[in-house]
Amino acid sequence: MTVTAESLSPVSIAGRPADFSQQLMHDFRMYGFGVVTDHGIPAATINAADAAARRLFALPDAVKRQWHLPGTGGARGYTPFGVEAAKDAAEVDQKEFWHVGRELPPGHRYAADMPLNVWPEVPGFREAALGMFTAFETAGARLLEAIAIGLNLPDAFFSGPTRDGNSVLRFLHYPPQPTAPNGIRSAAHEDINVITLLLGAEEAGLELLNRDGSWMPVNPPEGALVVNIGDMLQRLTNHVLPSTTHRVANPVGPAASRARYSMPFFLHFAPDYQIETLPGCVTAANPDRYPEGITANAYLLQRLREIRLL
Ligand SMILES: O=C(O)CCC(=O)C(=O)O
Ligand SMILES: [Fe+2]
Repeated sequence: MTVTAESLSPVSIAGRPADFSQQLMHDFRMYGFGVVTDHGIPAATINAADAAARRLFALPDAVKRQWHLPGTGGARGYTPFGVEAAKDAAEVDQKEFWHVGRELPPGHRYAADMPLNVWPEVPGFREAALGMFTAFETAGARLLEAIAIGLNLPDAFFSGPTRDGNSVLRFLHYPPQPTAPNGIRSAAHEDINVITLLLGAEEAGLELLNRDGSWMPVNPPEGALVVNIGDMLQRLTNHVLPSTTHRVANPVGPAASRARYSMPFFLHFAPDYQIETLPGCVTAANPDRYPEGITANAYLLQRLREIRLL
């Protein structure tokens, strides 16, 4: 298997979205991924969330399993080792995780599609997780503005479709696997959502599948955000922005004896948003691949079945 030496150059998003849009869009079009610095998420927010996640995963298995809700698609609370498998994968992934969703006011019209959060008995967890959720949303809105500009759409194009969206914050823990260097922590997959914002990926292992079939390490600098395009945005853009296959490989060397803790934020559309190909993404060379629209919620349920979460 080939691994290329290329890697993504970090893009600063300190300025106005119109200023960083072009550079970011280049990487999104080419790789489906971008590495972002100056993302504005406070270090204190990240550290509090990271510490809360570590306290949670350090609890005994039997304690964590009381917050596992089988049959709910793992949408909230705890998912133990051995449940999630990538689409069509034979093996389950070597990971446990916890999902936090949006807190909706009682009686909200999306309540049926967005279950209530479950909270573990870990002091400060709820505050830390919700602080992280909000910070990811703010950064995500800036990124989506840059994407809208890059697609020649109005700057605020995504703000309506993602308002009260079904986004999920995932805390992930992969235990050390010192005897399985080059093994797989998370099998090759694509993300289902609009865009994913990932923190905590500095530890080696995250790789994306290049167009030439080689695996390319993502290697973000300390504190940088990894951003990737999900299936919903790929579908909306008629594959102009690709949802790139990625995986987490078990690192070799000393890192194989370390655990990995990462935090992806899966930014979603509102459940009733109708995903219909953007006319500006259809050309003679790239005809409309999805003449039928689908709601974000119907699409999500279809994909969750494929990854065995439903
Ligand atoms: O752990 C990581 O760095 C990436 C995880 C990932 O790709 C996912 O959960 O979808
Ligand atoms: Fe992923």
